[in-house]
Amino acid sequence: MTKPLPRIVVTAGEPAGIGPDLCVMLAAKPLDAQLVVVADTEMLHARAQALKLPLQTVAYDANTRQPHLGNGSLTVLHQAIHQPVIAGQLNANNSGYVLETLKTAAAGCVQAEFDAMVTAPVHKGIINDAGITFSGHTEFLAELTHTPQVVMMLVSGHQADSMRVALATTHLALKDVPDAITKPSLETTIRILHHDLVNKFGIQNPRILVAGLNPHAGEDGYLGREEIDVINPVLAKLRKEGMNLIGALPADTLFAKHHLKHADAVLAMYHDQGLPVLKHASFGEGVNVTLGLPIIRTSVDHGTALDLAGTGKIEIGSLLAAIELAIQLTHNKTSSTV
Ligand SMILES: NC(=O)c1ccc[n+]([C@@H]2O[C@H](COP(=O)([O-])OP(=O)(O)OC[C@H]3O[C@@H](n4cnc5c(N)ncnc54)[C@H](O)[C@@H]3O)[C@@H](O)[C@H]2O)c1
Ligand SMILES: N[C@H](C(=O)O)[C@H](O)COP(=O)(O)O
Repeated sequence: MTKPLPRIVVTAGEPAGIGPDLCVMLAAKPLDAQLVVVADTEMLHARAQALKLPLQTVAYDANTRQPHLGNGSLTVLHQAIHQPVIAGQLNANNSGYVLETLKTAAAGCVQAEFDAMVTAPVHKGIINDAGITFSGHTEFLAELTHTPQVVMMLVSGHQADSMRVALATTHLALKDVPDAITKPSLETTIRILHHDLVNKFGIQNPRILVAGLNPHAGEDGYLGREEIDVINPVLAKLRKEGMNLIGALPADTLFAKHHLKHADAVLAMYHDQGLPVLKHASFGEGVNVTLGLPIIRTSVDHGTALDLAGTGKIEIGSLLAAIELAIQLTHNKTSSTV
């Protein structure tokens, strides 16, 4: 049976960053999906001109569903930008536009007009400079979709030997991390991770390695008590339900090959405990996926790279991997096997 053609919406992200460049480059990449880019159309043309890349844009029409051929044409859902854009120069007056593109894409996913959303990078600082509290797409999309808790997971590029690293806390100052890891929050995180690995990624009985918070997982309480007081009791409770959870393991050796070989995912306790390892292994090819949302959302593993915007010296691998994972998750959702 032929698979239905997914319709994937791509947000172009911070206009002064490399998001528009990536979207222009996408025009030359064939994909097994219809792509709809949410951005200001003229801004995309200006970036294409700066990059000396060919670009034709076609206005999005919800009544047509055609594959993205990679012939230089891009389907665009126009979102008007507020101020002129200079590549590499942030402008807080365009932050409202950035968030509007996310709202448009998310609303379209909730209404099933789009099958999934893929996000190019935004700049958290400039959105806050505009007076809007914003810590990341992950938290923003949770709020938009009224989802009380979600989980950030990054996946290294290639499926066969894929490393998946999920986080118990996301964009949080390090000093606030210990208090944010409570028994209820950790239990919910593991339930979401386990549920989505089974139901969205098709992994039966996933084996999850859980990191401790402290050096050497607390060294029996001599280097911190979070493992004894919070993490291990939650793992013990969920193991009784049949979950295959290993830990709390010392984070320094958890990522050694012999451990990872038999793991479907790692749960790290905080952003920079888990992500440097994954980005060291696969930066530029990894994918960020938000688990627990009522919609499918993937993203690139890199930021706005303001230093490279408009230069043509960027890699598109992570965006392509994010779109491919979104397509796969869309098929998994409609397939009876996952
Ligand atoms: N998905 C997202 O929206 C996302 C992800 C990560 C960081 N960010 C945000 O991006 C901003 C800048 O973050 P940063 O400087 O820490 O990280 P960054 O990923 O933008 O840059 C890190 C380094 O990698 C290079 N780089 C990044 N993407 C590249 C690409 N596609 N091709 C070639 N080189 C590339 C940059 O030039 C820089 O040297 C911050 O505001 C951060 O919060 C957003
Ligand atoms: N934590 C992400 C990373 O390091 O790649 C990045 O900040 C993006 O997060 P959101 O998807 O929540 O914007």
